[in-house]
Amino acid sequence: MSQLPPQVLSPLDGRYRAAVTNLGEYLSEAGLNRARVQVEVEWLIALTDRGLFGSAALTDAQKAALRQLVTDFGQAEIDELAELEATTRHDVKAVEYLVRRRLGTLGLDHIAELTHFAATSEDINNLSYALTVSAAVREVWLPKLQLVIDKLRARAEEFRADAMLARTHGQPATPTTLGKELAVFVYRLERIQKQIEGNDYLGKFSGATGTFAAHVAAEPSADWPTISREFVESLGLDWNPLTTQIESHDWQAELYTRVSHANRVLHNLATDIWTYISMGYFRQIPQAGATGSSTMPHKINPIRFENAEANLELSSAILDSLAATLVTSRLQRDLTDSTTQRNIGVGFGHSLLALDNILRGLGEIDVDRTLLAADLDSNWEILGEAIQTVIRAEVTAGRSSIEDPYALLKELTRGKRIGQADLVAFVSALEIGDEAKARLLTLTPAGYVGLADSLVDRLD
Ligand SMILES: O=C(O)C[C@H](Nc1ncnc2c1ncn2[C@@H]1O[C@H](COP(=O)(O)O)[C@@H](O)[C@H]1O)C(=O)O
Repeated sequence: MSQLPPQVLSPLDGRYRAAVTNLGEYLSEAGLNRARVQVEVEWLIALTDRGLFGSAALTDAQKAALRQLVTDFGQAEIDELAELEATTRHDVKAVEYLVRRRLGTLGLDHIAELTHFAATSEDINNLSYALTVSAAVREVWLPKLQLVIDKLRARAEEFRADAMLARTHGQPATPTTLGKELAVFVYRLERIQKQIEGNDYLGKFSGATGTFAAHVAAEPSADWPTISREFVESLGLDWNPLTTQIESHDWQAELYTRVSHANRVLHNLATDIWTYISMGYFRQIPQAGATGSSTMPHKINPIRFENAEANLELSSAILDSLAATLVTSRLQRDLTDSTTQRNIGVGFGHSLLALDNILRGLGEIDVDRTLLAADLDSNWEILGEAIQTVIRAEVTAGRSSIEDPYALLKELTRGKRIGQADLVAFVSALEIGDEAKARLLTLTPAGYVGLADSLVDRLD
């Protein structure tokens, strides 16, 4: 058998790389290790700034040089960490050794023993994940969601007055407008977007079992909880004061549940648009040079929405699993979260890819107004609801004595095809007030959309 050259296993790192590359900046292993270096360096600065253990505060130049380790983190550090970890078999210890080596280069050997001081690996890891996940959400995933919402809102405005037969249960029903149906998704997505924007990013920094035991042993007089809080908050995170060895990951469960919820709303959008395309309400705009079917030359397939549908399912499967499993850790810690959290980027990556496809797909469709109008015009029986409701109002107002208007319209329309002429004749013969009758006689399926158009303004 021939040997293939080494290939990545995940399509996110293969054919979809371009769509998700910005996430890799934060949610890759390199992104995690860069954040670990950042936390180790900032802890060194926090300890020396406080003059703990007789240390002198670092000069601005020394601090800048230390922080440069984070901004310069690149292939050399990635390779060196791999080499160090091959010996330590401990990823966080490898980061500590890397920082210690750099302290030597910078002439800061005298504070080497303050590297990773009183810290357990999770102190470094939990802050690193909070930093990288919050950056990925704020810098990459939310901006892409915003682009989708903006595009969807623009299309909702564009189609706000385009009457469309609704299909509750897949059956002809009271019409709506295409724009109002898209606006519903904008409204739903914006609610979840706000929840995600407001998500907490908690961090703990309290040692091997969350008790500050090593800290107190080394310096009983220091106010370690306050130092810990100030340190966590200096990184832009929320302090978690009470944990086991690990940050409890509840903020992660909340975040992944919300993103998974957004995925499901987007999935609903993708399958609805797919259905509108299949009914001909949306035409797909041919893309120059693109092929639909390899054998049926006439076809344009809705591949953007199909790709999105599948990737949203994959994303939710991963994020749901993360949310479900990360919240438990036996006793004071088990290490299951370590390998699990390495898949956060995979969960977000499939969602980001789906957002990218939905965004493109929304730009490649146009409404077919002729078909929308023809569909409405061949379903006059849907006006049965309007007629029976008007009669009931007339009866209540004392202008009609028709008995059981609902039954009357049911008899006329249920399971039947009724045309305009039938309805006009029926309404003309009704014993109701003149104004109500005139109103009903001008009603058409396309005009029976209530306030659908103006409801789009509710988005503002
Ligand atoms: O500060 C500590 O390390 C305390 C220690 N708990 C640990 N906390 C965090 N990381 C640890 C821990 N133990 C191992 N490792 C290292 O985690 C890595 C796990 O690798 P993988 O399963 O691939 O994600 C892999 O690199 C492991 O070496 C404890 O004994 O409580």
